[in-house]
Amino acid sequence: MSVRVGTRGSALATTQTRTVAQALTEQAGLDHELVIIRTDGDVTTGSLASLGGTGVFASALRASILDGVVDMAVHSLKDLPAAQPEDLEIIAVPARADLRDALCARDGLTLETLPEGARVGTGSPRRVAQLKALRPDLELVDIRGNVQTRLARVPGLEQHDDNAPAAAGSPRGDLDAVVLACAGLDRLGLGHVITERIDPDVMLPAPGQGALAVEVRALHDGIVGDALLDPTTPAGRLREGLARLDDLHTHAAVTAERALLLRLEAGCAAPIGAVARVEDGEDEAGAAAPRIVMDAMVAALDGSRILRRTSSVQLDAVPQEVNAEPEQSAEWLEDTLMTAAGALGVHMAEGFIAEGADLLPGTVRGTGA
Ligand SMILES: NCc1[nH]cc(CCC(=O)O)c1CC(=O)O
Repeated sequence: MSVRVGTRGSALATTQTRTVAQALTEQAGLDHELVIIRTDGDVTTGSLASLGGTGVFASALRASILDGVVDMAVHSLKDLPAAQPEDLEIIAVPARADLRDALCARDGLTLETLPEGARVGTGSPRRVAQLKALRPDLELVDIRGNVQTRLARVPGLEQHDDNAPAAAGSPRGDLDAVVLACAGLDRLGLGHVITERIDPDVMLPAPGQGALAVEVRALHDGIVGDALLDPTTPAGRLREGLARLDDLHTHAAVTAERALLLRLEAGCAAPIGAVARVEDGEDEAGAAAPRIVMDAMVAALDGSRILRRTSSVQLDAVPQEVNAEPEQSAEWLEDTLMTAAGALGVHMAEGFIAEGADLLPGTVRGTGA
C-alpha cells in the first residue's frame, strides 16, 4: 500500500510534508506519495488579517481527507483553528523546530540596531502589537505571500530559487526588515537570512509555532471493531506508524497553547502569543514527575496594552500500581499530560478574561483581525 499524503503546494508546505512522509516510510516501512491540494489561503491575495485567519490554509486539505482523496495531511500547527473538528484527529505532533520569530533585516540589523523609523514588514497582528510596544517608532507594513516574496522586500535577501520564485508584481527591496518564523526558514534551508532569533521574552511566538500537525480521519466513537483500530487494515497500520512520529512533550505543549486560544475564542490571526514546555519537576511527595510551564500574552491590536502571564501545573508521579507495566505507564503519562495541558490552557485564558482581556480592542472573541 502507498499512503497518500496531502499537502499545500508552497515550497514550505511540501518540504514539511516530505520530512514527515519520509520519517513514516523509514520508521514504519510504509510507502508514500505526495498529493498537492490547492487551498483558499494560497489563492486569495488579501491580507492575512482581512481573511479572518480561521483555518483558510487547512480547510481544503481537511476536506481532501474526509473525501478520501488522501489518507493523511501535514499542517503547520499554528495555522489550524483551535477547535478540533470531530471527524478529524491530530494523531501525531513531531518534535518542534525553533519556535522563535525571526527578524530578517538588511545589513545584519537587529531589533536594537534598526534605525529610527525603519520600515518592517509583517502580516501578523500578534507581531505588530508586540513590535509597536517595543519600538513605537517603527513603520509597520502589512505583507503577504510566500517566504521568497517576503524576503525579496529586503535589499540583499532576495533568493534565486526557481522552485519558489517571488511573486511577480510584488514590491522589491522597499523594506528594512521582515519578521517570519524561524522554523519555516530553517526548514527551507534559509536560516542564514535571519539576523536575530527573537527571544520569546521580547516577542512571544504564536500558539503552535514551529510545530507540525499530522491529521487523519478520527475513530468513530464507540463503534467496536472500528477498521481504523485494526492493525491488519491499511488505515490501522497507518495509525500505528504515525503514532511513532509523535513527540509527547511537543504534543502536550501545543495542546496547552491551543486550549488557551480556544477558551479565548480567538482565531490564529489574533494578537495572542503562547509557548508551553514540559520540564522535570517533583510532586508533593518529592518524586520525579513532569511539570508543564506556559508563558502567554494577549495584546491590544495597537500594542497599547500587553497582558502577560506565566503559569505551571505540576503532575503527580506515576502511581505504583501503574508503574509496574511499562505500556500502561506510558499510556497513563500521556493521558495525564494531555489532560493537565488542556486544563492549564483553560486556566490561563480565564485569568486573562478576569484581567479584562476581552475588553482589549479587537483581541478576542473571533474578531481575528
Ligand atoms: N502563517 C503562515 C505560517 N505558518 C507556518 C509558518 C512557519 C512555520 C511554523 O511556524 O511552523 C508560517 C510562516 C511565518 O509565520 O513566518
